[in-house]
Amino acid sequence: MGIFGFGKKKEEADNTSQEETSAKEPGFFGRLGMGLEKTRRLLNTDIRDLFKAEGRLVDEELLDEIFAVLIRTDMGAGPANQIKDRIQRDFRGRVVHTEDILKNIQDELSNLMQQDQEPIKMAAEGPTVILVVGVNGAGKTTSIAKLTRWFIDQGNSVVLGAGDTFRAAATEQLTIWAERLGATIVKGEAGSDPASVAFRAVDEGLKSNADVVIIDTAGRLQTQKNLMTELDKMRRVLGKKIEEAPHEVLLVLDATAGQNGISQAKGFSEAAQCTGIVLTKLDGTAKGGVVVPIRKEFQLPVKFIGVGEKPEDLTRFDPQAFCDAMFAEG
Ligand SMILES: Nc1nc2c(ncn2[C@@H]2O[C@H](COP(=O)(O)OP(=O)(O)OP(=O)(O)O)[C@@H](O)[C@H]2O)c(=O)[nH]1
Repeated sequence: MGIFGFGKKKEEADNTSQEETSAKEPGFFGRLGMGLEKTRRLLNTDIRDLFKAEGRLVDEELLDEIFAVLIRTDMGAGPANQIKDRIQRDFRGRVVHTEDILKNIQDELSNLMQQDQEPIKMAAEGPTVILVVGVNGAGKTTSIAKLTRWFIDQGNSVVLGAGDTFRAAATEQLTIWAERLGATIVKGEAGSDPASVAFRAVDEGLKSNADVVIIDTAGRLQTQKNLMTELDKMRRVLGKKIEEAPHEVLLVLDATAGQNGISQAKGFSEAAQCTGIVLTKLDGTAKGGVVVPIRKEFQLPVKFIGVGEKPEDLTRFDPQAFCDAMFAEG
């Protein structure tokens, strides 16, 4: 069962508290902690290194050094300045210990990451249809495997639509995951119309009374007009089968792609009418602070984060848990 009841029918989700569900999701904090190891090392170790056992005077020099560490997490100059200003306001001219500063940074960072805790929008009845989009190599197929595992773990049945008919390997990869994870898969011939795969996947979802239908799409750029038209067609076809479908359009973003990756995906996200973000590969980078500019640029909730290559390496994004993991000791 997921925290905040993600992935459950709405009325059930509303009745589930965070404490109740976190306790039932084994290894959640452990996985998150391990996944954020690189960012954690940068923040904890590098900031601790600025201090001596007896503490350090908070002066301009220390503030600049802290700013330099924060910037390396890719949070952007604005947020790093905001954190620096708060340290200055609270501690300037005093001798402080590392823990005081770390606590201060953590509080401000968690403020910067706050967002509405929007769960996956589940259909009131019938299957919930999720379209997964993104640029090439962002981790769409892997994220679909992870989402499948996540939904199945919560007792939902899943149908997958192998809508990336452009890349045969994507269908093969998804087929292997479907078999391993216990999901049904609907696929098409290589090069066939992805909209027809989407249509058949929802049809299968309806016939088999599935809880969730997740549809893969080929990686694309906003500039690739025909691929964007193809995405529109997929949406239209889904809407014909189930009026509100797709209930979610998740944009998969690679956390290691940096600011460039963000601007590349931005226009795309608008064109595809995305409803939320899955941020992948956070384990591969010390730039976990990138969540802050991503939230700001896309104006979309980060719904899930990927912290590894295995199907279990996905957690829902919770700003407080994320910040706790970023600063956990050990
Ligand atoms: N370390 C790590 N690797 C990941 C994560 N998510 C995906 N990957 C890896 O990223 C690579 C690309 O992932 P895919 O899922 O194939 O990406 P895709 O977006 O489907 O790719 P295209 O179909 O080419 O557009 C693979 O080697 C994945 O194992 C993650 O959270 N952490």
